[in-house]
Amino acid sequence: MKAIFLTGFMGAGKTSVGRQLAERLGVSVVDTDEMIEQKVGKSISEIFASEGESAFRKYERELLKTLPLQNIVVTTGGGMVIQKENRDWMKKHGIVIYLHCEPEEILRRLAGDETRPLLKQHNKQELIKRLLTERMPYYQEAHFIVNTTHRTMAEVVDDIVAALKQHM
Ligand SMILES: Nc1ncnc2c1ncn2[C@@H]1O[C@H](COP(=O)(O)OP(=O)(O)O)[C@@H](O)[C@H]1O
Ligand SMILES: O=C(O)C1=C[C@@H](OP(=O)(O)O)[C@@H](O)[C@H](O)C1
Ligand SMILES: [Mg+2]
Repeated sequence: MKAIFLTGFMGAGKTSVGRQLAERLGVSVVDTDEMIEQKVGKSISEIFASEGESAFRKYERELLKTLPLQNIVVTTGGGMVIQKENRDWMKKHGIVIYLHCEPEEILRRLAGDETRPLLKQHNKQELIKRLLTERMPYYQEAHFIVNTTHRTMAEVVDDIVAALKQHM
């Protein structure tokens, strides 16, 4: 099976759903943020604070090319799609699934979250809407889209498995 790349905004559930999906499919799973944290030896927030966002984007771009391309679920960071090079790589080498979530629900899911440096600002709701709108064309380049709004993680996994069956 080709690599499955889960994309989508912060809070869409990529990391958590990806783990369950991989278990269901009997393949391995990697999270690009976790791999970058391990490689650099700092948390995502620390990387943003000490090296800046562009350094983080470089780590993402470089890491993506080193990942296995068979029998794996790759859960990406929400900004992996910003770089065209990354979108093209994922589309060429794998199956790209965009996990969509409405901004209101993203806000609820991430209300107490302190781990996402891009959302450490006052008007979180406005920021989520603006960033999501800005990135939407990139997310929509996916092979298919699964809506996670008002869906449990188990339902999202079911929907992905169903979509994969149709795709193959
Ligand atoms: N379908 C869902 N329904 C409710 N909560 C969810 C769902 N998917 C994820 N979450 C919760 O939202 C938060 C963000 O999930 P996470 O997997 O880290 O998202 P991402 O990797 O896309 O940023 C976590 O607290 C997770 O438990
Ligand atoms: O959307 C983004 O630009 C980011 C999303 C985060 O990953 P999650 O989508 O898993 O939260 C993480 O990569 C970093 O904080 C930047
Ligand atoms: Mg994640």
